[in-house]
Amino acid sequence: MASLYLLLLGIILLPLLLLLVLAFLAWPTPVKLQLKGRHVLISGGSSGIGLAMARQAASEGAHVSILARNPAKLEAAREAIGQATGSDVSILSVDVQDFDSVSKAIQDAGPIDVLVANHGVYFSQELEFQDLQEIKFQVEVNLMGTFHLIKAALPGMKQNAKNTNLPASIAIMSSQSGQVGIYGFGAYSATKYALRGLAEALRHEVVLDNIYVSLIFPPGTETPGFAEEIKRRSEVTNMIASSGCMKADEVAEKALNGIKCGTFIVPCNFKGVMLAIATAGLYPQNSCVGAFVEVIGAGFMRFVGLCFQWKWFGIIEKYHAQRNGS
Ligand SMILES: NC(=O)C1=CN([C@@H]2O[C@H](COP(=O)(O)OP(=O)(O)OC[C@H]3O[C@@H](n4cnc5c(N)ncnc54)[C@H](OP(=O)(O)O)[C@@H]3O)[C@@H](O)[C@H]2O)C=CC1
Ligand SMILES: CCCCCCCCCCCCCCCC(=O)[C@@H](N)CO
Repeated sequence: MASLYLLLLGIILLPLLLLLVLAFLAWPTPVKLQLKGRHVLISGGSSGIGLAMARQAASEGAHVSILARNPAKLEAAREAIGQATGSDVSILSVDVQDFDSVSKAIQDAGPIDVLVANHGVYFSQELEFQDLQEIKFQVEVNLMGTFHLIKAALPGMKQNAKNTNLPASIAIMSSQSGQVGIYGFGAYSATKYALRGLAEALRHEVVLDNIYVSLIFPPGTETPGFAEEIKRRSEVTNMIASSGCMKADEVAEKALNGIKCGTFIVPCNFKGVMLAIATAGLYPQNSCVGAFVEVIGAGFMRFVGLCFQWKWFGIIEKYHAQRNGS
């Protein structure tokens, strides 16, 4: 009987103790960052996820600037957001590959509270067949473009956070392709994995400036860019990556919620939560409950991850056999 009590005590006490330790380790604690009246600048804000974020931020009373290349698409987005929210967004027609233009546009846009580096390009193809040009283009836009934006905005954001004494945020749009590499996404995945390293290091560098960093990991999402990308997908890529598509508005809502809480890792659906646990590594974590789930779930999610890999290798094998058979 006594040992039963001891066992029960252990089952209840040990997790509580762990939670207590994690409450101490999870730092800095979640923040409340309100968008109302703040300046939110979103790259790639003229289409898809960026456009949905721009619309939602505007409807929460933020002053929104959207940055992208095509002026006609920017103008159309401005019109659409104006009609939906009554808010007048500023538009910046810039290619993120060109640092000088990015820098100038950011200067002109004025102090930024929330920077969302969301722009991105993606083309799936086996590495063996993908043009070097297309590989470089994805690196230049997704990775270098993000460096350009952050480099251009950071000094002003630091100063602004100091002046306003309000929390600020830099959000970076990764992808589930930045958590697991799959068939056909070699180049794209590399750019999205790279953003993780950047975000983790940046988190250290701005933590004392009251600037939060969020890294967002959407699954396949219904957007104009996605509609183009799937046309070119190989069958294998399609079978592995077709894990439930989200709507741009749903992803935007998850992303903005993450930003408003200062969450570092922002998954967008259930598989995303599993991926976040499986790949938690040394991510900073500001929620003790989140940390608890990661510590407890790590081993099990490793197992689930291996099950997925087993399934994926099976798909590749089957496809290979079919191709060689026909
Ligand atoms: N849709 C999906 O399935 C997923 C998307 N993501 C990521 O989310 C982000 C947005 O994707 P999504 O909404 O689908 O994309 P879209 O293709 O619908 O929109 C991309 C946006 O980025 C802008 N953009 C592209 N290249 C540049 C450039 N060189 N300089 C400035 N702006 C640029 C585009 O405008 P313009 O062409 O006028 O420059 C457009 O506003 C990307 O980073 C993507 O990798 C992540 C996971 C899944
Ligand atoms: C441990 C549990 C594991 C759970 C497995 C989850 C399955 C992951 C599938 C990855 C799909 C990646 C889609 C990205 C699409 C994208 O980024 C677009 N831009 C391109 O289409």
